[in-house]
Amino acid sequence: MYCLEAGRLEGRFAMPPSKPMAQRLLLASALAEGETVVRGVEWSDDAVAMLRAIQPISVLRVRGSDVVVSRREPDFFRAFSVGESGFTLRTAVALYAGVPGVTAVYFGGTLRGRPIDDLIAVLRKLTEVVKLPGAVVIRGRRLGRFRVEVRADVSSQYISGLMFLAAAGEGGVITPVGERKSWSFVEATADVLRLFGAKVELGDGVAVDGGLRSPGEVDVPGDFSLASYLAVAAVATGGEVELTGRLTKLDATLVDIFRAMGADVSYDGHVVKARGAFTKGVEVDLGGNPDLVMPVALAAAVVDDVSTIRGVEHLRFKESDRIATVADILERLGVEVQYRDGALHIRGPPRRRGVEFKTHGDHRIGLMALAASRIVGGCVDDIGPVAKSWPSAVLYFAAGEINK
Ligand SMILES: O=C(O)C1=C[C@@H](OP(=O)(O)O)[C@@H](O)[C@H](O)C1
Ligand SMILES: C=C(OP(=O)(O)O)C(=O)O
Repeated sequence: MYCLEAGRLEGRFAMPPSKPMAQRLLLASALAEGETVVRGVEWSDDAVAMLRAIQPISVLRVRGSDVVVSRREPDFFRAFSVGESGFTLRTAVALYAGVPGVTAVYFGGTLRGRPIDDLIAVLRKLTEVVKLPGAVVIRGRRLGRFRVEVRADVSSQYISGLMFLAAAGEGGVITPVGERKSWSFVEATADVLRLFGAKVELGDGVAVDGGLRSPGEVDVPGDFSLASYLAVAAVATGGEVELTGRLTKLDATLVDIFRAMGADVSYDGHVVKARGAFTKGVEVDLGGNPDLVMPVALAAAVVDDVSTIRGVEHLRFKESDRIATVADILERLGVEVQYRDGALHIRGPPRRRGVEFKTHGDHRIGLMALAASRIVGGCVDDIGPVAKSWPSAVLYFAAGEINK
């Protein structure tokens, strides 16, 4: 058990680098002509997973938190593990379908129970793919321009993976089928591919034409989906934090949501400042970015009002079934929570102190539990999963003291 006393959280902290943007920038760099310097990568398990995935097609040089990436003639046989990174698994499996040779992509832990079959079924129309327990083996071949349909209501990473496959080859058109979940991540993929010179159109279909070229040096922006747990803990404990870093489009909406909940939150292009108090419930649809559900749910938990977070159906496909595990954290706090019709209905405030929380093997649930522990006093059973996205988080939560 890792225990924290309740108390004001204050200080100035650097946001961790954006995990989704770091992964996309590294992958695009490995496919691009010319050398790219990706600046400011945190050595999270998922960032390292992406480095392992691109190693067979690129030369990598590491200088502190910067990675210098250049494309090379691909190895014919490649085998690597993506650990528990869903994005790396789905993009690597798709991408290597278009690289002549044979690839074994191993995966483990919580990723063993997460969906991949719909993507494999689509790739089997293009080449041979075998799913083994704990690995996917792909025979890659040079593909012409392709046209496929893929489910959009399970994981947007199927679409992102196929977009990288198209960009690395002769292009392609991907038609999303069903409700478009986590769509902001498809837009993030489009933005990164465009930065590397691809043509991407997001309409009824997703049309990608590649020929990627390095933009030179790129800075990884900040990750407010992660750093926001510090903001929630600060606001909920009467403290104040400054979180330095550039927001991505993915997370910017969180500033508006916290404001709508009464908190005093500002962003000037460099720093997010958060203080005041959460005073009002909120009604919001987070189907476009499910990673924001956990910080919003925790903010909602401290308010004596009803909040409704819609569009959360696909949270059950994450590192844990997050519909159940978010509810578990809230119930342990003594907060009322119900899941109905794809929405979480939450009514605070917490009625318990000195709570024991469970991480359920999930980094974002671990972060939610750390922040909740800081708010009401409590213990977290396992902080190991936090290293998936933000290993240094635990130092930040240990105390404002580290910052003095
Ligand atoms: O593309 C990405 O980088 C991600 C997409 C989302 O997953 P789904 O598209 O599977 O919902 C998100 O939850 C995940 O943390 C990162
Ligand atoms: C679901 C996540 O990532 P991935 O799908 O890449 O494992 C996450 O970071 O919460």
